[in-house]
Amino acid sequence: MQQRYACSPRETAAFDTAALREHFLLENLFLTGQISLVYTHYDRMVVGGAVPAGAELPLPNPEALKADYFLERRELGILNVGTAGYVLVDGTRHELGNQDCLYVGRGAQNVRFGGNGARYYLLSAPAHATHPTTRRTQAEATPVGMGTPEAANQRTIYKYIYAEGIQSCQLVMGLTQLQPGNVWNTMPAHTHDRRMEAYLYFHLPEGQRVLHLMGEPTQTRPLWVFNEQAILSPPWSIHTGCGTSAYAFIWGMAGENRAYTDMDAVPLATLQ
Ligand SMILES: O=C(O)C(=O)C[C@H](O)C(=O)CO
Ligand SMILES: [Zn+2]
Repeated sequence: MQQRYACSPRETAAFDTAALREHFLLENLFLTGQISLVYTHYDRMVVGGAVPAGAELPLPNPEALKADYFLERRELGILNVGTAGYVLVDGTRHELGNQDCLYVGRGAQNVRFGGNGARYYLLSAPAHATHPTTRRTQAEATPVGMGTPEAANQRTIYKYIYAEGIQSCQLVMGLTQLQPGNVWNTMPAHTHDRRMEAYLYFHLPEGQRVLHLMGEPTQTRPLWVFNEQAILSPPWSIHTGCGTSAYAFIWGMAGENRAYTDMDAVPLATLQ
């Protein structure tokens, strides 16, 4: 399991392109037949990908966790960005279609990923209590429309794990799909110093890219992102992006609270 240490706003403002990418871009989460995990020091969120490709993949127990098993002190959110598959949690099989979500509560000892064509995005945060393992399909994640075509940011937000949805200790997770012809996400931008955030960009057509913007509102920095790459967004950073076409992304957070609307808006005129 790779490690990513936390960076301060001041040091981040001095990073060149290579350093920005080294600290904040996760490039290779989806490797065929493997589970890839990155341990971040932002709220100790683990970000990962699992691509079973026909053979069942067990969730490993990396040495860095110093645990008897991965979910001994953790909770896990799983979102399938591939074709239909299943996840076995202590022997119980949960079917997960494209863009369905499964929350696995603390204490589950044996988690296995299955399905040929399934591609699972994983977020795991430390947990102090056990909440029930719960599935929420995309159809159950009430869609909320945001943005306008005039601002090129018309999009649909699906919330899965949050204060009014699947219960968790601190994990929050959902998905945003841009409408065709729209390119901006999370604009106007915001911060939430109470929670870190991670973005996984996906459904980006072949040859297209997203220009993700991060940093303090007055010190913004760009990162060019490919399909199925993820970005770590520190609590003090904005997180927004503009694509060369429409795309989707999974957002996930951990930290002080699970209130989706608890954001600090950044007035457009103040961005630099
Ligand atoms: O399109 C958006 O706007 C988002 O999806 C915003 C994220 O959900 C977010 O940043 C939550 O804090
Ligand atoms: Zn946010």
